[in-house]
Amino acid sequence: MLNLKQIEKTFYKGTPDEKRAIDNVSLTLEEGDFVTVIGSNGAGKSTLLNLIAGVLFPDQGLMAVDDLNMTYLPEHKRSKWIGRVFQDPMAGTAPHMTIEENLALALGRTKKRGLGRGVSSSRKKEFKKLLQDMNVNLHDRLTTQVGLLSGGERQALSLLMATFTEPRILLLDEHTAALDPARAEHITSITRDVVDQHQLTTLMVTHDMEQALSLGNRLIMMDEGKIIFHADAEEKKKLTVADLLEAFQKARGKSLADDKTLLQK
Ligand SMILES: Nc1ncnc2c1ncn2[C@@H]1O[C@H](COP(=O)(O)OP(=O)(O)OP(=O)(O)O)[C@@H](O)[C@H]1O
Repeated sequence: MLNLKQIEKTFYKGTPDEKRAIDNVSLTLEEGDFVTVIGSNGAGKSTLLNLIAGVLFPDQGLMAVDDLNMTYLPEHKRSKWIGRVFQDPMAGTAPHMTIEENLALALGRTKKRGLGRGVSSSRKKEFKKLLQDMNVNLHDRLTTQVGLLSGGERQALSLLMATFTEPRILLLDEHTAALDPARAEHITSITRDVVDQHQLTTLMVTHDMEQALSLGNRLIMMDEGKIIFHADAEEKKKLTVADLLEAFQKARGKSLADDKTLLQK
């Protein structure tokens, strides 16, 4: 359903700063796949998500969803198929608007015409129920400005906004990394629930190897713009952090032991 074929992306081409961020990457996600993506700093993980979201276009290669070629489709035109949650709790929501207005906007993105800020009473009920189901204590705060919420609450809301419209692809870009461990754990558990509930096809970047192992059915490891390791569903069930470190060492001839970011919890 998501098809990336021989994708290449180089920044500052032809200059001394030239950087090949994505180097001949091919990846296929089947319906309902949940792929976790790990890799060292600068490996190309965020660039990969940006290419899928249409924030960036590749120099070469093809990106398709359901056989629809989206390689050069602008971000706003593919946003109805793609939900995304960022690392920064401030990103992805409108801070000066209320919770219900933000949810109405998210809904509007998937319709041909936006719904605007107005929220009908039946819509309010629907939003309240969705928030109640998430168990984040936001259901009685529909008219609270989003800028007043804590980081964890905003990430929960962002996750809801990115998923309740059932996008074809969900992109999670280190969405728990800026939270304290308890909140990160809570958002991880909500993530598992919403992805299961809607059977979403998901790609999640994380620096937390335990999280990469505990979520999803497949795992890829990137380094220097390439996918250097891939575990399918059966392999992933048996994987340990030690296996991942060994796989990196084997593929790259160097150790990940110095990469504090990748080893952080
Ligand atoms: N917009 C850009 N302009 C120029 N160079 C970029 C841009 N975005 C990314 N890069 C470079 O491309 C390479 C890959 O970056 P990317 O952010 O995709 O890595 P990453 O795996 O997400 O890293 P991290 O884990 O540190 O966030 C890096 O060398 C980065 O400096």
